[in-house]
Amino acid sequence: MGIIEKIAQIEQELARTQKNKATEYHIGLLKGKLARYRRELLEPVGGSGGGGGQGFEVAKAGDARVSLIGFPSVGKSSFLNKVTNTKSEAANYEFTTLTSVGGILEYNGAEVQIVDLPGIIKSAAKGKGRGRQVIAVSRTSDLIMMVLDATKGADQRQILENELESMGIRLNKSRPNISIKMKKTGGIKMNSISPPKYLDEKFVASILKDYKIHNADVLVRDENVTVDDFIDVINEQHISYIKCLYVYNKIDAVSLEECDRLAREPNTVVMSCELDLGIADLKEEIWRQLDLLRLYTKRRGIQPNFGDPMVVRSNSTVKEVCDAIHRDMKNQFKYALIWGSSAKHSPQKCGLTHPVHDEDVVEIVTK
Ligand SMILES: Nc1nc2c(ncn2[C@@H]2O[C@H](COP(=O)(O)OP(=O)(O)OP(=O)(O)O)[C@@H](O)[C@H]2O)c(=O)[nH]1
Ligand SMILES: [K+]
Ligand SMILES: [Mg+2]
Repeated sequence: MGIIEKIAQIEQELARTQKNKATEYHIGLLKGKLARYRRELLEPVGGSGGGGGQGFEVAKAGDARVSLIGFPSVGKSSFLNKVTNTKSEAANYEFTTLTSVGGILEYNGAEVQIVDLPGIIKSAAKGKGRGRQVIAVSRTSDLIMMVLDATKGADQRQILENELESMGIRLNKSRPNISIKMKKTGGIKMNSISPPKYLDEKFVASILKDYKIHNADVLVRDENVTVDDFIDVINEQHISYIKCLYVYNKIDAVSLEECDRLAREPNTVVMSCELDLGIADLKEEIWRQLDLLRLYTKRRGIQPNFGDPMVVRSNSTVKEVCDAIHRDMKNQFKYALIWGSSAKHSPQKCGLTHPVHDEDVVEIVTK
């Protein structure tokens, strides 16, 4: 039996097993197996592959990457054409786009790479269409923009989420607070700050056994972690936690009430590429979700150029600022002078570990 059949078999068994206290254990083991087979499916056979595939992936560019994921003909290419100078063919037939196309959206002095991708269809994760390559590109992005069609059914969002989910992408979720430390002897030990509600040591041990792990210390720091969370942590290298923004396009073709209803879904914005509606708000939301920081670097005695910020990721420190200026900057670094909301007084003299804030002014003093 091939892996796809094995996966189908487990999925069927999961579907017909009633969820209750008595079957909980069995379901957990099935889920563990399912994750293991899916991982095998995604692992490249014979060395090459695993990534976007030959000639498929576009090179990374700009300060952050947003990928456009959606069914065919929802308006992904139309959006790329609207917000960047790159042209990607848009037409009223499905699978117009056959490869990935990158463009740059300039916003608040930052360059955001927007990656247009072929449409994906149900069962993409199992190898239908270009699905697996598309999902592999989305894995490399800072934000997934899920493009949905306002005129289509309510299940489109769920189907796409399931496809991404089964390829190991977790949307708007952070890594579960569990650590697994492999050991040579001693069996499986589980420790926790307060006892987890959905896991116990016996359960954890039998799932690990299926992965041929017989000795490990498991530390659970969050009582709400689930069996699925635990399985994700075992398969850590294959799981990516990525932000997702849901965008309904073609609102020109639905009623005002429907448009209003869609806009109220969580983490959602609505737009019409055709009538140019909602595009400015969407750009602002993308900016907000990317959570980038603009810094103005200056030299001693000279005003910074406020028109040309340096862009770094959120949670950056002076160290990341140095790295962004020059590879060798850290070695010449004496201290930094900072004006702005991260500074206690202006300017504040700071070391490499000082966290910077959006719109800080930074002067690096070298040895
Ligand atoms: N009514 C309406 N039609 C739109 C809108 N945006 C795009 N379209 C139309 O939808 C069709 C598909 O647009 P594309 O941009 O090619 O869609 P896509 O998602 O890139 O499609 P694939 O590359 O085939 O997956 C085209 O005929 C567009 O003119 C919109 O806001 N409203
Ligand atoms: K199309
Ligand atoms: Mg397209």
